[in-house]
Amino acid sequence: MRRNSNPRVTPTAKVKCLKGKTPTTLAIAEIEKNREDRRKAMAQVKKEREQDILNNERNGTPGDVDFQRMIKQFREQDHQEFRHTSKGDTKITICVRKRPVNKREVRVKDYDCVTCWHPKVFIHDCKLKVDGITKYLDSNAFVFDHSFDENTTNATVYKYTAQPLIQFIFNEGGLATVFAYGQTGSGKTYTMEGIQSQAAEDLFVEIDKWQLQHGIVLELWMSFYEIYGGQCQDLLRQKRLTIREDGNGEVQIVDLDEVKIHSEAELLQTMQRGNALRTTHATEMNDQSSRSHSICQLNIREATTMKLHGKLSLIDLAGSERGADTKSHNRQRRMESAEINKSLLALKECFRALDSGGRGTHIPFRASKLTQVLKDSFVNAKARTVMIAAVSPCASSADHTINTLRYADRVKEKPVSNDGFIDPMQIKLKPLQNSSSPPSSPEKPPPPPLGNSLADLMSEAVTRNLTNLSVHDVENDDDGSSYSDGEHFDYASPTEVDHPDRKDSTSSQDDIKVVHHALRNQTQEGEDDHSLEELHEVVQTLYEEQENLLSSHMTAIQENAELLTEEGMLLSQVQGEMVVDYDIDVYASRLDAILAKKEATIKRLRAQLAQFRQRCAEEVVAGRVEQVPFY
Ligand SMILES: Nc1ncnc2c1ncn2[C@@H]1O[C@H](COP(=O)(O)OP(=O)(O)OP(=O)(O)O)[C@@H](O)[C@H]1O
Repeated sequence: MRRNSNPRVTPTAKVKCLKGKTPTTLAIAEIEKNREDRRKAMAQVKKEREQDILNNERNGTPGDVDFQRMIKQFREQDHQEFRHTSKGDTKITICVRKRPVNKREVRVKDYDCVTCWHPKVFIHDCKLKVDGITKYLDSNAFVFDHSFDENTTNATVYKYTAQPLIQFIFNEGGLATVFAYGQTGSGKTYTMEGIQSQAAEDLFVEIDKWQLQHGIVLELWMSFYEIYGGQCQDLLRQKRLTIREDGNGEVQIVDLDEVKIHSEAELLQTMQRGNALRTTHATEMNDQSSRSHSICQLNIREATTMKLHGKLSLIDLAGSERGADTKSHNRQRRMESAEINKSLLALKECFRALDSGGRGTHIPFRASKLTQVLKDSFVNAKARTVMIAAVSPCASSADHTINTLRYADRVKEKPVSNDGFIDPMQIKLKPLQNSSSPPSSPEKPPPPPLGNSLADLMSEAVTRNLTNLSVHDVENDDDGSSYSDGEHFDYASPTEVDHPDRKDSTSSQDDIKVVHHALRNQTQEGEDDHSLEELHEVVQTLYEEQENLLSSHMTAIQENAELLTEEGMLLSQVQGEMVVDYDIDVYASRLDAILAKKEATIKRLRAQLAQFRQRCAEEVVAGRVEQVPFY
C-alpha cells in the first residue's frame, strides 16, 4: 500500500486548505479538473474505439472503424418499418437490391455503407471535413417501389418483382419485362438467375391451370440471345443474328431460334445453357463479368394456332463501369464499355418516355440495338416493366452506387412517393473526431458520445439547416408529396413528339441525338456531353467499320483461294508431266489478269484497313472523355 508522502497533510487538511483559497485558485483547480475529466473521457473513447476495431476484425468487418460506428449509429435510430406489398398494375416498378459484402472486399478492408429500409435506400458517403481529420457521414436517400437488403432471399425478390407479372401475362395477355441493372459485380446475374428458376416453376403451374380452367392448351416457347458490342448472337444456337425493321415498323430478329419447352426441368436446363454461353470478361470488380445484355424470352403461345398469348422477357443487362475503371482497358474493352453505357443511356430514355405518359411521346428506341429489340416492351399498350437495380454495399463503390440509384430514380418521370415515411435523411450525424488525433480545441468538451436520441438529432438537423444535403435533397412536388432527387426535366422537345401508333420515320441517328439531348438537359454540362455523343458516334462507326473490315478480309481470303486454284491449274497446263504443247502467251496474259485481281483486292483491303486504323486513332482521342455520365 502506498503511504502518504507528506504525513503532515491529511486529506481533511487538504480540503480545509482549499477552502481558504482565492476564487482564481479555485477557477484554476476547476479547469484542471475539467481537463482531467476530458482526458479520461478521451481515454475511454479511445479504449472503446480500439475495442470496436477488435470486434470488427472478429466479426469480419475490418474497415474504417469510425465510419462504421457512424453508420451503425444511423441504423440504430428508430424508423418506421414498411412491409413489401405488391405494386398492382403499375406500368414500371423500380426496385433496388443490395448484395452482401464479399470476401475480396473484406480482404481490402472495404465496408458496408448502404442501408436499405424499404422503400428507402441510403448511401452513406463517408467524408472528411476540410481539417482533414474530422469524419462525417453524408447520407443520400432515395425512395423506390421496393428496396431489398443484403439478407433478402431470391424468393422474396421474385415474389415482389416478377411473380405479379406472371399473373399479368396469363390473365391479361400482357408483355412483361424484368431488367437487372447495375454496376459490374453488383449481383444482377445472381438476381436474374434466381428469377429465372422461380419463374420456370410458376410458368408451368399457370399453363396447367389455364388448361384446367379454360380448356385451352398453352405452350412455352423460348428464345435466348445476347447483344454484345452492338451485335446480336443466338445463345441457344451460337449464331450471329441480324436485326431488321420491316416496312410496318416491326423489329425482326432474323433467324432467331425459338424452341418449344416441355417441362420446368427442360426450361431450367436451357436457361443454364444460355447463361453459360454469355460473353464474359474480367473487370475491376468481377472476374467473370457478363459484358453482354442477355435477353431470355419466354413466349406463351396457344398450341393450336401458335398465337402469342403473353410474353415474359428476363433481361440481365451488361454491368456498367466507371470511367476510372476503364482507364487501363485495351481498345476492345473501352469500346465495349462505351457501347454498354450508350445502350443503358438509350434504355433509360426509353423508360422515361414510356413513363411520362405515352401517347404523345416519341420513344427513341432506335438509339441502340438493345432498345430496338425491346421496342415491344416500350410501345405495346399491354406492356409492364420491372427494373431491379443491383448495388454493391461497399464504400469504395459508393459513387457508382449513387449513379445506379440516380439512373433508377430517373427511369420514372415522377419518382416514387414517400408515403409519409419519416425521413431519416433529415438527420445529420455529428461529425466524429478522429480519436487518433488530439481534440481540436483543448478548452472545448470532447465530442458527444455516439448514440444521441432521434429527437436530438432531428432538432440538430433543423438548426444546422441541412447544409450537407447534396442533389438528393428531399423536395416537395406540386401535390405535396416528397420525393428524392429534386431535379425535374422536360423530356420531349417539340420536334420529338410523335404518336406511337403512327409509322415512325426517325433513324437511329435521330434517336441517338434525342438521347444525348435528354442527357444534356439532365446534366447541364453541354460540352462534356457533346464529347460523349462524339465518343458514342466514333465507337458506333468503329464497330461498323470493324465488321466491314472483317467481312472484306474474309471475302479477300475466299477470292485468293479461288485465284490460287486457278494459278495451280494454269501452271499445270504449262508444266504438267504430260504437257508437250502449250501457249506461253495465253499463260502470261492469264497470270497477269490473276495478279492484277490479287493486287486490286490487296489495295482495297489496305485502304479499308488504313481507314479503320484512322478511326482507331479517333477513338483514342474521343475515349479520353469521362464515360460516367450515362446515368
Ligand atoms: N444477394 C446476393 N447474395 C449472395 N451473393 C451474391 C448476391 N448478389 C451477388 N452475389 C455474389 O456476388 C458476385 C457477383 O454477382 P453477379 O455475378 O451476379 O454480379 P453482376 O452484377 O452480374 O456482375 P457483372 O455485371 O460483372 O456480370 C457473385 O459471386 C454472386 O454469387
